[in-house]
Amino acid sequence: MEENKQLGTAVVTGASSGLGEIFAERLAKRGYNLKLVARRKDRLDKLAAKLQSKYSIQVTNLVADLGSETDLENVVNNLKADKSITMLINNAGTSTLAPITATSVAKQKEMVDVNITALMLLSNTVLPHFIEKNEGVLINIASVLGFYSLPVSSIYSGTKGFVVQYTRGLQEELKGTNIRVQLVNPATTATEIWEVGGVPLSALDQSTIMTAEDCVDATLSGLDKGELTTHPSVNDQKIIDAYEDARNQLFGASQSGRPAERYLQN
Ligand SMILES: NC(=O)C1=CN([C@@H]2O[C@H](COP(=O)(O)OP(=O)(O)OC[C@H]3O[C@@H](n4cnc5c(N)ncnc54)[C@H](OP(=O)(O)O)[C@@H]3O)[C@@H](O)[C@H]2O)C=CC1
Ligand SMILES: N[C@@H](C=O)C(=O)O
Repeated sequence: MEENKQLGTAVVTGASSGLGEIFAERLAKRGYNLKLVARRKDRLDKLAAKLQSKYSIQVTNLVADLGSETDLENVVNNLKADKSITMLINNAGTSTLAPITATSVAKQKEMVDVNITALMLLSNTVLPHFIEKNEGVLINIASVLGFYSLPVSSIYSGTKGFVVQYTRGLQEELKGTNIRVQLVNPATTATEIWEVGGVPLSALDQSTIMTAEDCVDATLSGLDKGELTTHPSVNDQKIIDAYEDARNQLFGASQSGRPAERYLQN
């Protein structure tokens, strides 16, 4: 228990299945107390009971629909009052993979509410406390679809693009502090989100699918190495570096203050 007190409490959203469930297990193993958030109470209760007995940690469940303004406000207020929080993993997410004309307004809003609004408000809730203590860890789960769009992912990719840029902005804001902000861009991983999104995993090229365990372990390895951005399934570091360089170069080149020459002809 002494160790738990030191590590504090890790909040994991979307802990009732997939990556979130594995994050909860791995952090319990490391000795964190946990606060788990999701809608499915039965799953959270089962997981909490298992982790408490296996790792002698404390687990609190917050059953909440992060797409509901009232539930989100309750979670925000709960986290605001909890000074033991040392880590937040914004993992909860939802996806509908379909053209916009085949996506109901309710599903479009749900993606924005859960993937963007909840992630932003929960981050903004814990960060002042982290800043005050000059320590803490924030992990935001984006996606490869945060920097790439498919004909069926306009809205999902848009929400994950927000996560990418918002998280990069926080990294800039918190540069030079002891607060760690990690951006994670998983690719296809075997979880329930694919059924939820309307594309069964069986429809995909099986060689592209990672296990949830591998994805979480790679993410935590990236965290331990001090990475700002983790691409769990990208083997070639040179590709990641070239992408970052190109991004920085393009931004630099945009600051010329005049039209590019190709627009000045004739
Ligand atoms: N699997 C993949 O291929 C990839 C996944 N990701 C991202 O990883 C993250 C985890 O998803 P993954 O594990 O794959 O999928 P799962 O569907 O297994 O898990 C999603 C989790 O989010 C929770 N959640 C969804 N909607 C809400 C809501 N309205 N309120 C509260 N909790 C909610 C679910 O809990 P409950 O239903 O009980 O509320 C569940 O625990 C997501 O952000 C996803 O976008 C990124 C790239 C690839
Ligand atoms: N979660 C997946 C799509 O639904 C992804 O981000 O690739």
